[in-house]
Amino acid sequence: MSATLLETRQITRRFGGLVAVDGVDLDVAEGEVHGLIGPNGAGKTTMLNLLSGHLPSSSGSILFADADVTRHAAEKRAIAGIRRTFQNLKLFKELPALDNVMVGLHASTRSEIFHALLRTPFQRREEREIVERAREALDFVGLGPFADKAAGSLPYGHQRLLEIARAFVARPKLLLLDEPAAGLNGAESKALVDLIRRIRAAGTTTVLVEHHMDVVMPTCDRITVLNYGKLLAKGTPQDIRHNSEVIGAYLGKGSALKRERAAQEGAVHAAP
Ligand SMILES: Nc1ncnc2c1ncn2[C@@H]1O[C@H](COP(=O)(O)OP(=O)(O)OP(=O)(O)O)[C@@H](O)[C@H]1O
Repeated sequence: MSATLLETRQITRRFGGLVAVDGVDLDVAEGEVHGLIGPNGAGKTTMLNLLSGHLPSSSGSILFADADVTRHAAEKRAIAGIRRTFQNLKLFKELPALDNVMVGLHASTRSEIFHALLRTPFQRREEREIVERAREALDFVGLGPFADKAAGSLPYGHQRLLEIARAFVARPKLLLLDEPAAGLNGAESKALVDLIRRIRAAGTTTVLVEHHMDVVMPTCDRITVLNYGKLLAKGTPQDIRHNSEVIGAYLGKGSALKRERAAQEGAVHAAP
């Protein structure tokens, strides 16, 4: 069995009287793709924000690579190897795609930026390496030919891939993807499945928040289900697919899981 890379213990986040994440124990094994699913408002994005350090927790703890990172700021967690994408894309729309990816590699401290401005030979070599690595990341997500295009001029699906390239370029230990399939068409979703598998093969562990079961089910090794901020279930895609509590929590809302089941039934009926 793989080692645990990320662990939350009774992690909780309150917004006034609302408990958005309520005492959740999450375990993510090194090397896996771990799905985080649940109905709208279940607390998935809040959970990602807690993991990345974009929100402080109200109580509970977060262990990453055996270190307690509960009180660490997002920048410190990024340096430790936790990178993320955002549900609402946070690209520099006027800048070329390549520059957007380079941002994922540039140091964030003032002193390092100061040294970069001096442009010593070492700095120039480092800059060439940054460009090279950014190009590799663009190629990896299939956006190599668009390196010089302004991010905002790319089709929406490409912008989603660009956001992943920026998070992945530093080869993080843990990649947090917040609804990467939102707004993608069928072909783009299939390409995303392939990309997530290749990210896994490259050795990066992923936590995937997603409503699209056609992306979650074929990519995830294990899934954690949240409902009203609480842990509802955890298990393999097979376990989750047949868990009556999960089906119940989704079916009432005409949810992704229901659509997926309908599609599967359609496929079964259509089979010769
Ligand atoms: N900054 C905030 N201030 C107040 N309430 C918030 C804040 N962020 C989230 N919430 C509330 O916390 C709950 C969980 O929200 P969250 O966005 O984490 O859910 P989600 O599972 O990601 O939903 P969705 O699938 O719709 O993105 C919701 O009731 C939401 O309104």
